Amino acid sequence: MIFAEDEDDPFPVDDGCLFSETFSQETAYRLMGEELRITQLFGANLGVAAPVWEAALHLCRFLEDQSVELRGRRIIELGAGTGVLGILAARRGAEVTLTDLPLALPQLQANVSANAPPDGWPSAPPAVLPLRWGQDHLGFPADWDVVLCADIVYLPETYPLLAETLAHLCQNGAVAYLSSKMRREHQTQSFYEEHLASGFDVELVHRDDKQNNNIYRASKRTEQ
Ligand SMILES: C[S@@+](CC[C@H](N)C(=O)[O-])C[C@H]1O[C@@H](n2cnc3c(N)ncnc32)[C@H](O)[C@@H]1O
Repeated sequence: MIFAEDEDDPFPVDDGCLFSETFSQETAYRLMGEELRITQLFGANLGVAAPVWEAALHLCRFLEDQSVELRGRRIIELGAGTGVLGILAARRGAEVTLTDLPLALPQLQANVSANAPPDGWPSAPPAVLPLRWGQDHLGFPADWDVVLCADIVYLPETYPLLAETLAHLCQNGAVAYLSSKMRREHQTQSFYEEHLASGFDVELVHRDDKQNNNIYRASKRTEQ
């Protein structure tokens, strides 16, 4: 397996399986005053969908620090992986749709079920649906309030597809928050500066130098 150049970030350059044995690990997170228990299923061919990536935790903390309003908002998350970010938003009162590749959905659904509050979800239980960038987005509404993305900018061949999906989802004024480890070997910067910037106003709103993680806020430019 080939690893990225940053030793803190054991990200496989090929999108293969991260672990040779199958095991699950439950981790407790306390975020925005909510206690979440997230299971990561390693070695079950989930590849990079299995772990909770740091970028997701950075975005959880950013939304809290900036007091971004979640209650009552219609939120969709792309490439949700374990679902930690979107599940947190749903626990804070958002109406959330979690999406990923079909293979990642059982883990996602299991984490949703495991994190149902005893008194029920404040808005509704998060929906879990397949959404492959550039392929499935036309089956989704275009009137979201917020689109969340954590560590999904790492496959250069998907950048035009991801930009196309975001353009559809954000066409009625949604704000997208995208948190990314800025990997040189994956040309992550080029997604923001070229693919996204061609149709969106993109602003860098947070940077963590130590972990080389950027958070961007993006809104689709309205056509003149
Ligand atoms: C590095 S993981 C990040 C997971 C999660 N957002 C996090 O930060 O913990 C990338 C995610 O993107 C998903 N993904 C990769 N290619 C995709 C595609 N073409 N369409 C939809 N999702 C995709 C993977 O299944 C995986 O869940």
